Amino acid sequence: MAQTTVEQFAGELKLPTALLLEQLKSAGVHKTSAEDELSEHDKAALLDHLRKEHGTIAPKNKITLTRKSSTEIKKTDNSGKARTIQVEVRKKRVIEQREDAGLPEEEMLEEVAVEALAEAEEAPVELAAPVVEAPVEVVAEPESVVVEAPVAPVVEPEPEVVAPVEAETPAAPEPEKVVVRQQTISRKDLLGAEEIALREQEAKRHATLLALQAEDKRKKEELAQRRLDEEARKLAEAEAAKAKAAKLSEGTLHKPAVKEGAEKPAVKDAKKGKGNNKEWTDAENKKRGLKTRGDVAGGKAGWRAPKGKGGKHHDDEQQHAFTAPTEPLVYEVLVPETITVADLAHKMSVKSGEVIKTLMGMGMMVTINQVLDQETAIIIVEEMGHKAQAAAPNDPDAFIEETDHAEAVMETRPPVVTVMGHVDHGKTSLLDYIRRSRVATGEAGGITQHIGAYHVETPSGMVTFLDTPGHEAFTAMRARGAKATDIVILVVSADDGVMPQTIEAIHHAKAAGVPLVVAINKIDKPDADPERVKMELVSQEVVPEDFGGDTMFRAVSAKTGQGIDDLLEAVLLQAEVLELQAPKNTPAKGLVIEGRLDKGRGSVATILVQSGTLKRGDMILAGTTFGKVRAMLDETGKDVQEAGPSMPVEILGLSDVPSAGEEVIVLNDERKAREIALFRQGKYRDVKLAKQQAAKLENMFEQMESGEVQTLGLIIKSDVQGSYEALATSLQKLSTSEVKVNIIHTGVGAISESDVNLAAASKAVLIGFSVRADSGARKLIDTLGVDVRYYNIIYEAVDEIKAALGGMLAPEQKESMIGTVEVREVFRISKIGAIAGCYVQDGMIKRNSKVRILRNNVIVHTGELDSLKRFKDDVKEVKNNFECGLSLKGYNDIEVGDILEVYEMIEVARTL
Ligand SMILES: Nc1nc2c(ncn2[C@@H]2O[C@H](COP(=O)(O)OP(=O)(O)OP(=O)(O)O)[C@@H](O)[C@H]2O)c(=O)[nH]1
Repeated sequence: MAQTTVEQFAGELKLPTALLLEQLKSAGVHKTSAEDELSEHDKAALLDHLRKEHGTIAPKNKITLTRKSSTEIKKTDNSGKARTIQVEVRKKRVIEQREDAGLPEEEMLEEVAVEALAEAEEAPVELAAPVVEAPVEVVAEPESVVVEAPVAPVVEPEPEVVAPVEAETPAAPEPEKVVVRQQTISRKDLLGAEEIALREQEAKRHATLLALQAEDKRKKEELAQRRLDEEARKLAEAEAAKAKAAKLSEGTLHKPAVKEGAEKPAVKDAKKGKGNNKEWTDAENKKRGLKTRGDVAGGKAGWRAPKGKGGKHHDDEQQHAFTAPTEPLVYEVLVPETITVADLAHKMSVKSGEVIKTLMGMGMMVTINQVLDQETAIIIVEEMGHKAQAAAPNDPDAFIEETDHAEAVMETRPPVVTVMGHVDHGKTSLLDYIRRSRVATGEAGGITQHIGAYHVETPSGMVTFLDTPGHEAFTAMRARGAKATDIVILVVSADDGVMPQTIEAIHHAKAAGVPLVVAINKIDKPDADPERVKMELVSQEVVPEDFGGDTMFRAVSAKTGQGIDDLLEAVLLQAEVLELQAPKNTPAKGLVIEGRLDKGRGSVATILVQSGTLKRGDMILAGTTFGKVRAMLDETGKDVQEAGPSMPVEILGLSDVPSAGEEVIVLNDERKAREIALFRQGKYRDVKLAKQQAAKLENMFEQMESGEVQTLGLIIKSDVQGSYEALATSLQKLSTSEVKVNIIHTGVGAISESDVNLAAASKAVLIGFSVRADSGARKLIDTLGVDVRYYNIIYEAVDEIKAALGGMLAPEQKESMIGTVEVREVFRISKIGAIAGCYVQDGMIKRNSKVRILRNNVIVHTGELDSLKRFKDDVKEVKNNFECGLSLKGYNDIEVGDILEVYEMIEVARTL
């Protein structure tokens, strides 16, 4: 720079040269003449001096003041690193004093807000427009990324004033870094200034500047935050659009950032008890922003960068949370012995075509109505991913689901009554009297036919009577698993009193859990003694109400009809106590009371409807028979269209004669009914065998262990009363905490059919002490498979029962029937012998089975198989409905039509 002379400088300053010389002199710059040259150093020294003088000497009308301040800003860069940036703000102020003014007229300040830092990509920062008189230099250190922030320059009316100032500013170190030189100076000339006022002013400005800087910093952060928020919001919106009902789980990284106005942080703040401190919130947000960022991209995009990465993941999460379950439903399918393709498909909730397809895949071409066997059906069910369960062979519920009506309305139903009592005590007379007096009154000749059951109307309601008096029939039905009776009327002759069959009847009723109503009959007889009868019954634990018991006693005469209404009243009262109910609006279920073959009408069955309503035209399944109800008659032979609960009716139309005690169900599908009936016929033997297992003493321990049995029922028959009493007492003492010995019935004499039935019905073991079963009972024992044991010495009986209860019975070999085989052809081959071409009717035959040959139900041979073949191949076993060829060891007299009973020897607990 060219040096100026004192005179020139004075000219520039518009000061008299002499004054300038004087000032220079006082500033220590020795200049004597106007021609002396002034160096920059001299000028600076003059300025310094003037500054120091502070008005004490105010030779000059223009003073330039400089000051600098530095602040630190902590900022995060794009890479996420926190950096500390030193910001130094240098300010200059030039104060001019007009020559004609001794005092400063006015001071105009203009300040330039300093934008210390701006991220490279950032738009020009908004700046406040602080007042500053002089240019302000901002140096950012150590970070050198400083960008010039354009500031609209204010009109500068007196550029000449600026010039010297500019001339003086070189003193400020020219930043080697990028320097923002923001110049906006507007001015009005000031005329001098009082130094103190200036300082105050300066202090104020400094404070203002600091405030501005803080404000800027805050704004900047706010802006950055706003941006983050905005982006987060956009992302959240995009995600929300994808999964509408999405509810973002709280506190996840994907939680949308707070919107402007920051409701959520406010809540958060409130929760944390920090109030709505914006700064704090911002800091929090910033922190969170940093955390979520993860800097995987390392660039500007930051946490947004891996576009789709996080987002996708997030989407996935949402999909998991809100899409419908795609897991296929697995049904547990109860597969009956036979089932059609359509029904099987229905049970699995798939289209029939699916089942057909699966079957085709397994090499079976079937139609929709094709009946599949259980084994195939189970394979199909498993193949299609469901669980199959073989239905119990005789479980009607497995076949008939449509009868389970959810909307079934329970209604009170009339009681079903059985009359029991000792021989000749007047059971038939009582039933006849009731029927005569109540049924079909007005009809010529009264009852026209006997149908096994009838119902009577009384002023208090309807009562249904089973017209097969005696406990034998009652128990026989029970032995078949049927429970028809609600109430038992025990008829005791007033002149005869309690007799053995009276006691039996009591035992049978008690074993069945059916309440008694006692009818003391023949009270018309002169030697009738009802009180004695009462006393005798009390000793049998049948206690009348007037003795504090719960059994109703009524004195009646079946001959005169005396007390009969009272008896019916008592029965209805007892029924009320029992709260008998059944649905009426469902397909009927009931019991066969009796069946017979009528010459002209075919199979005729008396059916007791137990629930629902039986209608004419219904397809019914009754045990092993089935058919459509062609005609329905009541006890008077009158046609009826329908019968509700507790109504007995006679029906025509069954394919065969059903047995008493068989269950009747309405099945509105003839094919299904036929299949089940046929199936049951085939399985009858198995069912029977299964039943036989129930009451065996040798099974006792296992049943106890499996929790099936807690009581051992015993029926004891003996030669004399003393023996059974002694035996009963000893056996009862065997009761333990796990099993109770329950003597169901004791009696003198041979074991009768009634005893066998009671044993079967009560799952009891029969003991014959010095007695044997009569012929009828023997047959029934075989049929029902009741366990009968004979003893002659009491301790033997006690020891054995004790051993049975402890599972100590020694094992023994016993037959177990596994199938029946019919001989259809016999080939006699010399050297080899007889080869039978057979058909397995039932169960199966095994190579190592034992066989018993029955010819016209008489055993003609018992032995073993020699060979078993299917076509030409030796096989281990052949199942039912298959043909086979077999030969017997040492037996060649086999004939066409022979039945082979196939059995195995199994080891069971010892029996007698
Ligand atoms: N005096 C009188 N005799 C009666 C009364 N009830 C029944 N009898 C008679 O007692 C006898 C036997 O009557 P039934 O009705 O056959 O007796 P039951 O109990 O059915 O006899 P079984 O069928 O053999 O078991 C008959 O001669 C009846 O006339 C009655 O209330 N008073």
